[in-house]
Amino acid sequence: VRNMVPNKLLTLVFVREASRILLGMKKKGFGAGRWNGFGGKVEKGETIEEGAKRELQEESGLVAEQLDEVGRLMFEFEGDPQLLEVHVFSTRNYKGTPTESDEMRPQWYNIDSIPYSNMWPDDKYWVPLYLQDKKFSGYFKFKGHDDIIEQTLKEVDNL
Ligand SMILES: Nc1nc(SCCc2ccccc2)c2[nH]cnc2n1
Repeated sequence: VRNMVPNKLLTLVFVREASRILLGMKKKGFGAGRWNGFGGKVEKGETIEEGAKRELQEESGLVAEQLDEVGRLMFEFEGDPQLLEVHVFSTRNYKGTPTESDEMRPQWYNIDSIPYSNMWPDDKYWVPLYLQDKKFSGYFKFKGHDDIIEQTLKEVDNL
């Protein structure tokens, strides 16, 4: 199909405790200046989950003992044929203490005061589902990096 390129596989990991969530301030590159989970590209020869675990450790210093897949998000940016396919994971079972990296500055947030105004604009739609332990699947089409021009989001029983 015209201009079809394979989706770019990305990961996103949230570290969760009873009443707080670990976010990272992205210091450079894609999404710089926004709080987000930890993640990035899946490399050749690793599974998506292995990639998620690797990025978490590289960006936060934490080693996830168990990762659970909680969501799948597709992002399209108007004018760019490359779709981002983001696999979202959660861990409540990890080792280490959050450590700043050259990519990310980690900070704990109470789940009642998540800084949505300083996150990607789609997050305010699906992070609440994650916090209710729901699994979700969504699609968001952007114009630039700030405006959502199309979106779909549903809870799913299985990913
Ligand atoms: N929360 C969120 N995250 C992303 S990209 C996440 C994956 C990623 C990509 C590159 C470096 C690190 C992490 C988004 N894109 C559009 N809306 C979005 N929302």
